[in-house]
Amino acid sequence: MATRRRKPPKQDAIEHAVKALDKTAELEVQYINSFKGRGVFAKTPFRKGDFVVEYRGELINSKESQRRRRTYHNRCAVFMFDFYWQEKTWCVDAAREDGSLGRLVNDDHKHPNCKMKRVITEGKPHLCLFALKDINEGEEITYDYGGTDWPWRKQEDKQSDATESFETDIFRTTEQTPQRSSSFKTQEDKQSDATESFETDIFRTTEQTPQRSSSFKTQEDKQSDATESFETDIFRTTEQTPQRSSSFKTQCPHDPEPLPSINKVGMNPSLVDYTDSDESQSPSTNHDQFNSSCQTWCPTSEFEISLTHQDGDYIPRLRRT
Ligand SMILES: C[S@@+](CC[C@H](N)C(=O)[O-])C[C@H]1O[C@@H](n2cnc3c(N)ncnc32)[C@H](O)[C@@H]1O
Repeated sequence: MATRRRKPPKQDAIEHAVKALDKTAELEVQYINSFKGRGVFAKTPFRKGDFVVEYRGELINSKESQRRRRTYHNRCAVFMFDFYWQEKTWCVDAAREDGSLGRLVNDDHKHPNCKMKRVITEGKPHLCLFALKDINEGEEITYDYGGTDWPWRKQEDKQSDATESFETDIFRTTEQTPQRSSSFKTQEDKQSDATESFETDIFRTTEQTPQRSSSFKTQEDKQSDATESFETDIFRTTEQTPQRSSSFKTQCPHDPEPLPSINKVGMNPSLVDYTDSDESQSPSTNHDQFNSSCQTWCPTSEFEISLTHQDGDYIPRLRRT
């Protein structure tokens, strides 16, 4: 029986991103518990390297991101994902309950099964999750948010400490050496498809977890495809932005159906500062497609992006329509 050829993950990501589509036949939202809230689960298996889901939301610039952070309640601010692209800070604000799945993917910094990458198409960056390993049906989709001090991690660490000391006691009484599960070991599998080489990035970025300094530089990937660069790992960090008193943080872009639990985590993910060496060398994109009145990206409304070729790089240019 002939096997169906798998669509290249990057192409798959782009196709879903441009149509703002989720893989609803392959993913579903489930309520986990009052601590974690909801999560996204695989309804069908994914293969290592597959595009899984986009972290979709409103692409805004840093000025607007900062403004929103000052006004959002923490439970909304946690959905803001800041990242660097072309020497600027951008943010995907996914606070709005729009039914998209990427915004509901939970953090796992110990053994995530996905990782975040930037995918650029039509001159616009998209944050997409790709499978780090084969994912079984029923498994929760997770990725490493980056950083070190997300509040729930402390809680998890306390729990695992308790479990480990309990396990140690058991081992002592049975005279066995405590073994860590192999799932604690980092993955070193080779990626078969050279165009989707993830592995070096995994180690580089997980070893160099973005720290609090905003000058932290991690990413130096080649931009192989001029129109659709397939970018490297993107992490959120837990750098805290100055907190206003909670009385200021009343605004949300929605007040959706109530969350199963209100997350009182009180943190703001902040930006990951990284420099993509190729990007920094190439002429910077004209970001005029930004609507300066609302500081949001609106390439399809008033502007159309065309590509010109210059010095071996395609540079998005904007043309009013
Ligand atoms: C981007 S949202 C993910 C979706 C969220 N679980 C929900 O139901 O809306 C991030 C929030 O999910 C929760 N979360 C994410 N990863 C978690 C984890 N590993 N353990 C506990 N809570 C987690 C935290 O409350 C965090 O503020």
